[in-house]
Order: sequence, then C-alpha cells, then structure tokens
Amino acid sequence: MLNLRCFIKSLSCIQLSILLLLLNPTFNSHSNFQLPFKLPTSIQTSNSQNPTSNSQSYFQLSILLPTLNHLATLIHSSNSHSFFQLSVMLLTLSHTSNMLPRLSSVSMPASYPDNSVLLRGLGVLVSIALLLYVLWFKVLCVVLPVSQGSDESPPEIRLSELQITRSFFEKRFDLVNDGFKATSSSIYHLTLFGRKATVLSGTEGQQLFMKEKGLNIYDSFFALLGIKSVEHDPHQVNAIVKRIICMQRPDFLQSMIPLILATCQHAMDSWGLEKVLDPCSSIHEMTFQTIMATGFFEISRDLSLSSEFRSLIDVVDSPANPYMTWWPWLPNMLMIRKMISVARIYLIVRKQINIRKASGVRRNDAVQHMLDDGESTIQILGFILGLSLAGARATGTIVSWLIMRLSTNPEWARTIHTEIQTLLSRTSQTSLSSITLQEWESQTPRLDRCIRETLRTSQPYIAMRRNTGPALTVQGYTIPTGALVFYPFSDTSLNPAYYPDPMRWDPSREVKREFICWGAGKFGCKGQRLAILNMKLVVVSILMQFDASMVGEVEDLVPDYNDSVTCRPRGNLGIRVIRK
Ligand code: HEM
Repeated sequence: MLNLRCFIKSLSCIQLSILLLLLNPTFNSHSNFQLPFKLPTSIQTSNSQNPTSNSQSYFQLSILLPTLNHLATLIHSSNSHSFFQLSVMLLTLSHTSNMLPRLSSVSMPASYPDNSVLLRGLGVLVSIALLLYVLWFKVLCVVLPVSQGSDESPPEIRLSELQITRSFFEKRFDLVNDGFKATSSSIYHLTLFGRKATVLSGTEGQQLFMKEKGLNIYDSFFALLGIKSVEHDPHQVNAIVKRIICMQRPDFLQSMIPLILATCQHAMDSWGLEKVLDPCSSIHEMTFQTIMATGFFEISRDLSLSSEFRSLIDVVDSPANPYMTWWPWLPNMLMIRKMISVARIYLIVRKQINIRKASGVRRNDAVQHMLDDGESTIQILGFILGLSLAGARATGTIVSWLIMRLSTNPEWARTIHTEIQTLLSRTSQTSLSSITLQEWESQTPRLDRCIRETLRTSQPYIAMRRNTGPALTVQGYTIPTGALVFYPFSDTSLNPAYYPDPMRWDPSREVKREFICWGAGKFGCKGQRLAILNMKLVVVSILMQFDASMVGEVEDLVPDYNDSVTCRPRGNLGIRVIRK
C-alpha cells in the first residue's frame, strides 16, 4: 500500500535523481534538454569568465549539497552509516569534485583565493578516502569486531548492512550459522532491513520461538518477498489453512490415493525404458504435479500447463534481491515479474474453472469442494498459491533427495521394496492403490524412517518471525517489539549432540530428541499428512517400477543448504532409472 511515507520517499528519490543528473557536467554539456529553470552558469559552461555568476554558483552549490544530503536521509531514514547515504555522498562528491577543477579554472570572485591546485587535490583526496571507506566497510567482506552487547542485548554481528542483506538472500544458512561461531554465543543480534534481528538457538531459544504468541510468521514475510509490510488479511490466511486441513480428512486422503498414483504413472510413462533424470528437476516436477492433482486436477494433468504453472510459481517464490528490501517502495523488475506471474496464474485458474463449469464434469479435488461451497475465483487463487508455495515445492525437494539417497543406498531401497511387497501380499493384490490410507500411515515404519532422515539432512529450514507482541526475554536478553527473530532448525536437526556425525544419512539411527522438521506450535506444518502420503506414493511408485542408480560422484551428494528451494547437490549428479 502506498502511504504518505512511501510517497515522500519516492518523491525525494525522483528529486535526488534529477539533481544528480543536473549536476552531471557531461549531461549538461551534451544534452539538448531544456531545463525548466536556469542552472548556475559555471556549471553549464566551463568557459564562463563572469565572477558574479561564479559566486552565484558557489552559493547555489552550498545549497545543493545539504539538499542532496537531506534527500538521501529522507529516502533512507535509518542510520547515518547506511550504505545508501554513503553512496549518495560519494556520487555527489565525485560530481562536485568533477566540477571543482572547472570552477577553479575560471576566475574566482575576489573573496575566493586562486587555489585551483589545492581544490583539485582536496577533491581527489576526499573521493579516494570515501571510496576506500565504502570499500572497507560496505563492499568487501570485512567483519567488524563483534560487539559484546549490553546487559539487555546479546552480542551483535557487525557486518555491513550490504553484506548482511546480500548474504541473507544468497547464503542464508552460512550467515546464520557462522554468527554463532563468530559470537561464541547461543543467541546474537544482527541488523537486517534496518531493524534488529535476534537469532536464537538452544532449548530455551527453541521453546520461546515455537511457543511465544507474539511471534508472528506472516509479519516476517515482507523480508523474504521484498514487500515492506504484507497487508495480509488474517481471515483469508485462516481460510486457506482451514481448507488445507480439510484436505487431510481421512476420507479425502483415501480418495486421493488412486489420483496421486495415476499422476505418478502419467509422469513415469514419459521416461521410457531407461533415462537419466535430473532429480531436482524431473522428480521435483513430478511431485509438484501429485500435490497439485489433489488441489486442482486439470493443472496437474496437462503436462505443459503444469510446467508453465510451476515456472510461474518459481517466479512468485523467488527470493527478493537486496535492492527490493532496501527500497521496497521503488518499482523494480523482479517485483513487476512477480506481479505479472500472479496475474498469469490468476488467468490460468480462472480459465480452468470456467472450462470445468462449462463441461459439467465434477472432479474429486479441493477446488471442487471450494466451488461447491460457493467460493470465489480469488479465494481459489489464494488457496492454490498457498498449496504451491507452502507445500508442493517443499515436498518435491524432499522426494528428490530421498530418491538420491536410495539410489546410493541400495540396501535401503530393497528394504522399502520388501516392506511394500509384504503389504501387497497380505491382500494378494499387485496394485499400490489396494493399500489403504491406514496401511500407508501405520504399516511402513522403514519408509517412515527414510523420510524422517531425509527431512533432517536435506533442507534445514530457517524459521522466521516478527515480534508483534511486547518485548520478550530469553537467556536474560531482551527481544524488543518489532524485532525479527530467527530459529535455524539445524540447531536441532544437524546438532552432533543429538545426531552423531549429523551429515550422514542413516535411517537406522535412534532419535533421542523431539523431531523438529515439521515445525511446532501455532505455525507448525498444516500439510504434514498430505505431504507424507504424497512422498510415500511417489517414492514407492518409482522403486516398484525402476532400478535407480546415481550417475556421478557419490562424494558430491552434499546438499547446498544455501539453495533455499531444492538444496541442489554441489556436484553435477543424475539418477539413471531402468525399467524393471
Ligand atoms: C515435505 C514437505 C513439507 C515440509 C518439510 C514442510 C515443513 C513445514 C514447516 C517446517 C513449517 C513451519 C514453518 C515455520 O515454523 O516457520 C510449515 C508450515 C506450513 N506448512 Fe508445511 N511442509 C511441507 C509440506 C506442506 C504441504 C504439502 C502443505 C499443504 C498442503 C503445507 C502447508 C503448510 C502451511 C499452511 C504452513 C503454515 C502454517 C501456519 O501458517 O499456521 N506444508 N511446513
């Protein structure tokens, strides 16, 4: 929403751009552009010999510089050490130091001594000094000493704002975890998006994060999406969450089993007798389709439509870049692409709803239930976006990794195969659809172990909240109202104290700790049941029909935790599937 503050900032930004443009000698000397007002003569023409106009230009310059600084402050109204302000100062200085020699090369008013060499030298020196300052603090990876914090605040990681913002989007896992090492503390601060962020760990930190009512998940999304304040309607969010919960009633899930299996078969039919797959692409896409099948059948069944839909979701979900969070009120390409993608998703959803209504065909999916309940296209769009963003992609990532793990651990692939064969032999059936929901949920303990171990090792989530309640206290430190709060799940799931040799994928290991990968408390995962059923059906469908083996170096099978979408392995790996 455009509010007065945003409006003033935008206006100031435009004013600043115009002023910088006007101050640029190259623009002024080459442009035919007629300015609506008159510039100081000495800035427009370097040959002016008029002492009066020169004193005028000095006078106007002395007004312009504070104005520029003031505008910069308005635009980025945080602290004076902000990168933005420094850049503007640097820019201004480079522009004015460009002019200094030109101003000094003309005859000066009587009140100014002829000190052209001094002025030129000074301009160059200041520019170099500022450039070094910016490079030192803002561009290079210079870690400033960790501040010890006060009685109330924990130690603070004092990287530059640019460095933190960039790392937050590009290397979030490293940023958050390196902070614990740098501060030697289980709780620390960093400054992100102009506000304090507290990173928690340890039992007390985890408990507070999961249980504290004032810590809100949705208010923190602005940072990820590049929107200053998400104007979310709690009723709309609740309606989506309720619908997701409805989808997981046993009768609905049971009726979904044949549909999910048919969607898997549809995708696997295109693999032929043998194929090398990119797991983070093909298997991810196949899983996405199975989740979508339960939501909106038509979108999952048409392969090209499903692939177009997924690429649009990728754009909507793509992490914001640092510029979007610094100047969220400024239109930028990514924001425009996101808006266009949501509009295109809306058109796809609306068209498919109209086709279904016109054909009179009823489908057994969540959208049919919503249509029957008289919900609008916008409500259906919200639900489909929620399903895709919160569920389909995470499920795809875990299935991709589970297939990679099983293809390098054939003994576990055989164990699962045997487990399913045992289930099938009980009913003397061969079709997977004969296995009931109850059996999938309670009679596949080995598959459950593999899924849990894959959740633990593949994608350690960094959960984020904003403190919308009163100030909180943890380990004697204060988390102020409005602060961002992070809890990295790796604190538990990759902690060697709970999981010795934590990176090793070992489904047989005994778990002595509460399993955290579905979250917990108020914002714990609402789609866990659907996700687990889907993962089981996709993995078992592949294992029963294909032998899967890894193509590439097994040592490269290490997830890149900084890749927030698929945690793609570092090496260039493939999965060879050969039909049995
Ligand atoms: C393997 C797949 C999945 C994993 C690993 C996963 C994991 C998680 C985690 C860790 C959270 C808590 C986030 C936090 O605390 O900040 C969460 C929340 C959530 N998940 Fe999942 N999820 C998966 C699949 C799904 C699916 C398939 C759906 C939908 C059908 C879904 C719907 C949701 C929703 C709606 C929330 C937010 C809860 C709220 O706002 O109250 N998830 N998920």
